[in-house]
Amino acid sequence: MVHGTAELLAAAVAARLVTRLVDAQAARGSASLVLTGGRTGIAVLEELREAPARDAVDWSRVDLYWGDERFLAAGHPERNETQAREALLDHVPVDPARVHVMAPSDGEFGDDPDAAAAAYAEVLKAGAQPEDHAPVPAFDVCLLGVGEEGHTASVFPSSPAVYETERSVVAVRNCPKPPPTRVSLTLPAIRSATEVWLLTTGTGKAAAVAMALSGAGEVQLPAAGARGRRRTLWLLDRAAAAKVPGVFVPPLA
Ligand SMILES: O=C1O[C@H](COP(=O)(O)O)[C@@H](O)[C@H](O)[C@H]1O
Repeated sequence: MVHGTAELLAAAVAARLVTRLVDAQAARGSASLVLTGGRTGIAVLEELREAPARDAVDWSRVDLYWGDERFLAAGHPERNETQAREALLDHVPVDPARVHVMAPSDGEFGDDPDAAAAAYAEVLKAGAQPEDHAPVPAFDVCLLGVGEEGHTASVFPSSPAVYETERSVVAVRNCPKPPPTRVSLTLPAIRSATEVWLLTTGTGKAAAVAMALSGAGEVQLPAAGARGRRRTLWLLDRAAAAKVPGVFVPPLA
């Protein structure tokens, strides 16, 4: 789906998210959502905060997870958690027990991202239902950003994380994008989601989007390996869609 500008995209994704969460709650009583960091992901949360329709969601019955986290001290402004709280979570009545954060670098696991990753894998396992048939919940929606070089969550091209097939969460070191140490869901964990929504804006991402939609492999372009069990949605602004072959691009929304 292509929207004219990054602002329109953020507003449209916020509206789409309200509908999806309300539908999930109507069907099952609760909903699960994976949050992403990055400019577009946080802009969507800011739009949600301002949208009157946000109150259609019972936020106390939403399980919130993160696709990745910058491994920094609690409250650090660069943590995806800090940004998500400021953008939305501090403004809606979430149940703190259902806000499943990845541990900070000054938390109970100390400065050990492997321990933080292993602990988060246990959190995911505890949230999975028998019908999910996986040690990871079948998240209703997994929001993801995409980097200019094709990373998604904190799975970077040709990095050890992109080859991971067993673990659901890994520590990531020496990231090309700062900060260098992170904790991330792996591609198999992302593929447990019912729906994966890739949020991408700006000309800098156009080549990565075009490659992902033209059959690039996930080692070279991890975002190409981010797929939902039922649906994979690329939600783009016009600039990010600029190099996508015309056959994939419907008229502007
Ligand atoms: O560092 C990160 O970057 C990506 C993409 O961010 P963007 O600002 O280029 O949209 C994001 O998906 C990831 O969650 C975050 O940790």
